[in-house]
Parts: sequence; C-alpha cells; structure tokens
Amino acid sequence: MSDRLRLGVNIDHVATIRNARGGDHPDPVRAAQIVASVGGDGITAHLREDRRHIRDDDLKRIQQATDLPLNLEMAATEEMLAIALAHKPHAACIVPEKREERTTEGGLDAAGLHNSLVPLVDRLREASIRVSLFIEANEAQLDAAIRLGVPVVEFHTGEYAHACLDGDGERVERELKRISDMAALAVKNGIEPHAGHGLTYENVQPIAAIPQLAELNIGHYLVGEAVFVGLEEAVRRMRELMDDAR
Ligand SMILES: CC(=O)[C@@H](O)[C@H](O)COP(=O)(O)O
Ligand SMILES: NCC(=O)COP(=O)(O)O
Repeated sequence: MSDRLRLGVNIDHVATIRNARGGDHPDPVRAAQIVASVGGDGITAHLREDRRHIRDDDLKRIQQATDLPLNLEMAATEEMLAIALAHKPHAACIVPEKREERTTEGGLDAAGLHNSLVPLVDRLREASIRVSLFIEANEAQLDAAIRLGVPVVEFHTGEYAHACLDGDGERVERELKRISDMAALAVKNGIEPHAGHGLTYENVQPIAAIPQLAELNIGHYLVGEAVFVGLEEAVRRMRELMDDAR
C-alpha cells in the first residue's frame, strides 16, 4: 500500500452556503476547481434525498469542470442508484441517510441491510463504479463489506471526532484502536480502507498516521476554515498535516 494518503475534499457545504440565498454563489464547481489546482486528490459530494446542499445538476457540472475523481455519496435507494448509473462517478460511497438528521449519524448498517444491498452493489459494480460503504469500524460491518465484495470501505470517524471535542483521552484511544484494527483487517481481506467525518486540523493527525488508510474525506471543517483563510490555503494546510503524520 502506498504511503501517500489521498485527500478527498467534500464540497457539500459550499452548496449549503449557496442554497441559503437560493442563487448560484458560491458555486461548488469553483470549489472543485480550486481543490484540483491545489493538489487535492478527489472531490466528494453527497446528493441527499432532500437536496439540502448538492443538487442533481451540480454533479454533471463538477464532472465537466475537473478531471479529479468524483466520489458520490448516496443513500441506498433506487432514485440514487439511477442517478449514479447516469453520471458514472469514479466511486459511489453508500451512506445511511435520515431526512431529519443534522449530519450523517453513524455508519451504514451493512450487516443488517446485506440482502438489500446485494443488487445495488452489483449494479454499481457492473457499471464499473468503485463501490464503497461508509461504515462503523467494527467486525460485523467489515464482515458484511467482505461478503458484499466491495473494494473500499470508509470508516466513520464521527465518534472519534466527538471524543476529541470532549477531551476524553480514553475514548480517543479506544476509537483510534478500533479504526486502526479494522483498517488492518480490511487490508488483510483485500479491501482499501478510507476514513472521514468530523476531521479537523486538530484531530486529523492520529487518523492520518494509521498506515493502512489510503484516503481521508474531509469537508465541513475545510469549508468553514476557507471562510477565514481561503479554500486553497485550508486544503494546503490539511495536506501538510496529513503528510507530516506519515
Ligand atoms: C457522509 C458524510 O459524512 C458526508 O456526506 C458529510 O457528512 C456531508 O455533510 P452532511 O452530513 O452535513 O450532509
Ligand atoms: N465521508 C465524510 C466526508 O465526506 C466529510 O465529512 P465532514 O468532514 O464534512 O464531516
């Protein structure tokens, strides 16, 4: 596995700001172009059922505007499957989704949903889309990912991020061990492990130091930081912290 940890930048919340006024500014496409210009490795966008940030037409515009691989985060629904098959992103990451949630709470229950995920994963795979599952780092979920034959899992780092915010060192260590153990087990089973959610300048380095992880997806914090220092500088600084951790 290469030492270079890829950085996928989630641009959802550029669209959140745009949508607050119903116009075209700020345009997530411009954000994607800046990410490309500063050496980001990919663009992540979550097309939610309620379209609260990224909208359908953004996907095509992002794909046309940059050569960076697009990682489309999508719920396991027929509607989203049809959209993924129409756009053929580089990767599709299947995420849990609740309309009333503020953000993605917890990972996909790949174990419980196994049978309904089989046809969805198969159809994405047949379309040569790299399928990923956004799961909690535990054996039951990883085992389901193995049985589904997906090439990638992304471990939800939300609980780790909360533990960091709470200053609870014991929980932080427990979360890091959980993610690190499952990353090693994923690689052993031929699955490429990624991680993301709630990562910041302050908490990214212990995650980035997990040698098996191949990619981090980071969004909300970078967009927030971009308000103060610009997106280019925010991505550059995150890249630097990730590189220093390896
Ligand atoms: C699945 C995931 O973690 C990202 O999609 C990120 O959460 C985007 O932001 P929202 O959850 O606020 O839509
Ligand atoms: N899959 C996680 C992601 O894309 C970014 O999450 P966040 O940094 O916006 O919390």
